[in-house]
Amino acid sequence: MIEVQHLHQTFGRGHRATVAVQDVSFSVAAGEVVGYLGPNGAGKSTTVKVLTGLLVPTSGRVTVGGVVPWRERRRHVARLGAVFGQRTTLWWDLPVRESLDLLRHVYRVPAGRFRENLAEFTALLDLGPFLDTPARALSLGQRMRADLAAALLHGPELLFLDEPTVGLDVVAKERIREFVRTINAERGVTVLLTTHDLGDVERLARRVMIIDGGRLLYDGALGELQTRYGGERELHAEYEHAPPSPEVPGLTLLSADGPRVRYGFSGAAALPIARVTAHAPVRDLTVREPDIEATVRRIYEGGLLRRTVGQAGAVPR
Ligand SMILES: Nc1ncnc2c1ncn2[C@@H]1O[C@H](COP(=O)(O)OP(=O)(O)OP(=O)(O)O)[C@@H](O)[C@H]1O
Repeated sequence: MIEVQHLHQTFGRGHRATVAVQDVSFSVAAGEVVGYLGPNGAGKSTTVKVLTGLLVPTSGRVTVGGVVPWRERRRHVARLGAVFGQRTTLWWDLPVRESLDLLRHVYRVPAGRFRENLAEFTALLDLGPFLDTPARALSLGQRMRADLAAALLHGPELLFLDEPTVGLDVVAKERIREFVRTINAERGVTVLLTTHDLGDVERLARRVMIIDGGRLLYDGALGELQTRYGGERELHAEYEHAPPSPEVPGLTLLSADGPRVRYGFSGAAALPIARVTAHAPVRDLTVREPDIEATVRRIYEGGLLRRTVGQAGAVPR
């Protein structure tokens, strides 16, 4: 669906030039949901602008469904939808229904298909209560739902989602994620998701790409990222009584508060559990997984992946 080879994007010239994207290559198959992550200024929006045809890259080969986005914009935009959490495609003063109807004309969606799609999205996104409300009067969650419907009315194969849940409460976030899962599963829509919200990624994407300083640092399974770069797993023990020494050979002592002791370990939990239970009588044990948020923070802050750039096999596929 998406093929990107050696994409470079430089803004400006001479010593004031900014290299926004350097030698980025990846491909995305039809029907995939891929999370595209990176700290501010990493090059995510620039990549998306090239993919949507808004920006002609400095160099590199890019095709989306066999089309070069900036060469055949008309044909290209008919096949894609985009939702930007920070702004709306709806007309501010028009009732949602009228905005959607205008978009129907922009995209030349046949009336029958429009009605079908509108009915389906109204049900899935519960648009009914605010179809006659102008965009300016919608809550953020309602506006996002209306924007999702607007982006998908013409039946695109590819959806760009940029911060689709930013600023929403937990329930509203879940509703958006559920909808994205449904249109991916039922309509086979390919989704490229740029976000700072790792909850979105965890719930929606099995594959992540991480970009920083314009370079693609990681492209692979989310689980693999966790195994390779995640912190240690934790074993939380509550002993019957505070042990004379909380130290257990082979485990990292993280904290000890009387009978409650936290250990770090990697790999399977069976041996650490056996060691702790042999150490002193135990009342309770729980295993905690390192969270993805902490892993990604460590990657951004510590340049964990940078060290591997340029080595063969550094970017797992
Ligand atoms: N039109 C432009 N002119 C000059 N520099 C630009 C332009 N657009 C982006 N840049 C620069 O390119 C780099 C990458 O920016 P980009 O917007 O792609 O990052 P991002 O990963 O999307 O960040 P954010 O998460 O903040 O949206 C930044 O250094 C940015 O300042």
